[in-house]
Amino acid sequence: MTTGYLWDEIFGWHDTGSGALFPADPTAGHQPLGHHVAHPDTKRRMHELICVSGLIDHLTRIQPRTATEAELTRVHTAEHVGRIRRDSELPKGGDAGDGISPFGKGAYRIAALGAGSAIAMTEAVVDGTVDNGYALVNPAGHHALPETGMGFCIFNNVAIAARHAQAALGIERIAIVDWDVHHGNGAQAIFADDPSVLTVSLHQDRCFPPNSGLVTERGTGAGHGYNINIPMPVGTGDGGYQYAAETVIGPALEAFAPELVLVASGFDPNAMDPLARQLVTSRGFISLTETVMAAADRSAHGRLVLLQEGGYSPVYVPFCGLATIETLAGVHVLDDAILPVVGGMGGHDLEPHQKALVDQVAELIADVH
Ligand SMILES: O=C(CCC1CCCC1)NO
Ligand SMILES: [Zn+2]
Repeated sequence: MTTGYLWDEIFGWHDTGSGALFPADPTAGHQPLGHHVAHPDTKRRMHELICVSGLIDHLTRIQPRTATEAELTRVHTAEHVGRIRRDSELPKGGDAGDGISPFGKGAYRIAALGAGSAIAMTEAVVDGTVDNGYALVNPAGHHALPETGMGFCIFNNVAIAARHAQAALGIERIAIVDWDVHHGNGAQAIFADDPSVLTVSLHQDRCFPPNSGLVTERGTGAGHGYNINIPMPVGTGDGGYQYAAETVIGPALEAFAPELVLVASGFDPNAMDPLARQLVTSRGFISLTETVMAAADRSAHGRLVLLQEGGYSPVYVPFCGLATIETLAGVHVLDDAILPVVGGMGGHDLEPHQKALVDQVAELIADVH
């Protein structure tokens, strides 16, 4: 198994400002903090663990590249792309669009490199340079809509990769699986009326965006039935995530038979994450990865691309990322050193209310062809 890997040091230079979660504002009580929750150090630490553990020696390095404006505007409006480009030239940068997603001067170059890197990894997988791959890009993208960024996202990397695969790589049917703990609202909206792209989001029920990601959101028009939301109850651990993977994600992808599987890979379901309340450990991410690998093997010649989204625990995201990429590559180099702490906590058994939610969603798979 050859697994591609992509990281660029400039992803570690994405400036998320001096606020903790919101920009510092004494009048509102927002105190400055050395590290914004989305500070790139968490992703840099993941990259460094991949290197120091030796996993990097089992991976094929794929070169990043910058997305062209034409590639960005397959998904985004020219106005949004233009505004990000302009505000990125300001001395203090600007905001992606929702007032809580600050970026520094030069952010356009970083975000366009992230989107272009999603394309580069997808090209490497589709042309057979590698069997599957992981692009550790920053900033995240899965909340971004055609006309605006939001939730720390500027450009929707996974949607841009999907549209590129369709427009330039001869791929028609694509499944996007989003296991970031926050709803994958961006891909859901972008592909809402498009039955050629199945979007599946596994997330904490109504965590972010507010009241988004409900089971009833199924897609529109010709795309009805090709959006599946799995809003897991707060406090779900490995058992609930594994059941969701086996009962919904695997069967939905089997029914859809994609030619390419893209994953919005957020590690913020992790048991130590500050921006959600799930209990997932590296075991849960291994189970999810095995599920999408099996799906890709069944219908996509193994073609599978994972793109980094959220994840805010500098302690645990690196180990969850390591375990995920080990699984992609079929190797094991280092045990999860945090698992002895988080793996023994209560909450990892499948609970009846979690099973009921997943079983309810599983009935929707009948609409997927
Ligand atoms: O990880 C994220 C960012 C979520 C935060 C954005 C504002 C509050 C929660 N999205 O996947
Ligand atoms: Zn997230």
